[in-house]
Amino acid sequence: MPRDNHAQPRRGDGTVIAIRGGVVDVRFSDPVPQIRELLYVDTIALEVSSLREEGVARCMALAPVKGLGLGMAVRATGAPIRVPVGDAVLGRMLNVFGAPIDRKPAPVSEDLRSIHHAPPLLEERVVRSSILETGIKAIDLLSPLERGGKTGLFGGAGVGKTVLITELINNTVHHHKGVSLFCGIGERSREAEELYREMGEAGVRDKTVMLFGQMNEAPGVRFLIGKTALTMAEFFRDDQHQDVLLLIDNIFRFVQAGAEVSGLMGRMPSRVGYQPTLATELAELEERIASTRKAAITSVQAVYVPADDFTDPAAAHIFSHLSGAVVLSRKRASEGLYPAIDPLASSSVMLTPSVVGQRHYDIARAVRRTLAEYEELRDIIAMLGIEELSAADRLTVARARRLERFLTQPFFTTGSFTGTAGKRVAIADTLDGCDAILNQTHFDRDEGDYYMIGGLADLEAVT
Ligand SMILES: Nc1ncnc2c1ncn2[C@@H]1O[C@H](COP(=O)(O)OP(=O)(O)OP(=O)(O)O)[C@@H](O)[C@H]1O
Repeated sequence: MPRDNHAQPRRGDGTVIAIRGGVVDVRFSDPVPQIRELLYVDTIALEVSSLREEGVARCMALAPVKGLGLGMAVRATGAPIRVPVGDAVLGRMLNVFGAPIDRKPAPVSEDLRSIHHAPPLLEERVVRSSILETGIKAIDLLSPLERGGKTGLFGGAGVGKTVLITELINNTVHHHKGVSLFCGIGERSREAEELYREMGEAGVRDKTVMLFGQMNEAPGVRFLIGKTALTMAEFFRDDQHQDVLLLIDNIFRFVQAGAEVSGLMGRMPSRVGYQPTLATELAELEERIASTRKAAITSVQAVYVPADDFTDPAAAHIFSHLSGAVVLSRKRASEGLYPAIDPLASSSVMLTPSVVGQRHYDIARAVRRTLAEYEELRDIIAMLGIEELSAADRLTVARARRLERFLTQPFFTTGSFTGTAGKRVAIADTLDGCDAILNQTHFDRDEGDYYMIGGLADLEAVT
């Protein structure tokens, strides 16, 4: 649409009357647009968030508002944002409108779907009790991913969330029978570019869709990109009956974008400055990530934890939607124990004998108990030295330190900068390895030998 600042609005069209960052007020003569209707000022898209007095619509800008001026004409489209779905979007890198950001032609789909959709009805939902094996020892052992469930990867800045989610893509997309969807929310664009390249190199791009609303984009875009991803995922689930693996990096940025928009809308902030609508906004998105009789959506979501404070309202609310939590610890990262998974804080509803089997359950419990006992002994060791411990306690420490090291793992995605080739470990090998350590088999080996290996068979390769 050509820029014409002096255009007279048509009947039903509006005029910009206020601009506050990413929030724009538009006055309409009759008829007033609907909530969530898509509007345009020149080429800048706006979405109606609320209707105010005297035909004023308060809108969220979906592009930088530079170039926007008071009095500019606003065109109502009569519809919400609608995006292409289905095979046309596979192998593509798209934005919140389903438009290409991979320099290829726009995906052509006869089916355009509104990004706003209600979650499936309760009677349509199903809960499956099967595991999605990741080949990552610490996750498969202590926090197994639920197929058709939601798992969070929690961690403060720079503890390895993105690395872990990329490794999960590397390890699961190949083995996943359905479609994979990656949704980047509010993270660095460089990571998006790397991921796109890696997907191509791994040969999995043709059954993957990548959606990005990154750091440099308007808060409205970061707020809505998750809904665009869900719309595409729902089509694969409901219309094509395909299982979907949905990876989100980073769901906290969705909450943060909501807070930015809420502030600009003039709403009073709630606890810790978050939007008063935090719980509703998050539920609107999370409740759509559901498995139905038709097919499952399995989702893994990275969750940034501000200032490593797990009581932060955003982290706590996100946690309440999940069936599993993989918690990354700064202490472990600082000790080089990557992936820096905290074995005591990580959990999953799948870790029950009826799902994982009695042996797995018993080994996981024994590993946790040993590591918990070691945690308690740490202070005594720091103050008095290990010599002051009883023989039994010293054995616990020896087991725990070997387990800690055995649960580290070289990743495929970090191979280029760590110089160690990645390893995917079957859960049977992880269980055998932990079992052997708990039973003090191979205890003649130095604890350092267990560091960054795959299964115990790799011990032989360590000289
Ligand atoms: N498994 C790993 N093996 C080796 N190094 C790792 C591993 N995981 C993370 N690191 C190191 O930690 C750094 C930060 O990781 P990453 O970018 O994944 O953190 P993040 O939690 O996503 O951070 P942010 O919150 O800033 O996005 C990496 O660049 C790498 O140096």
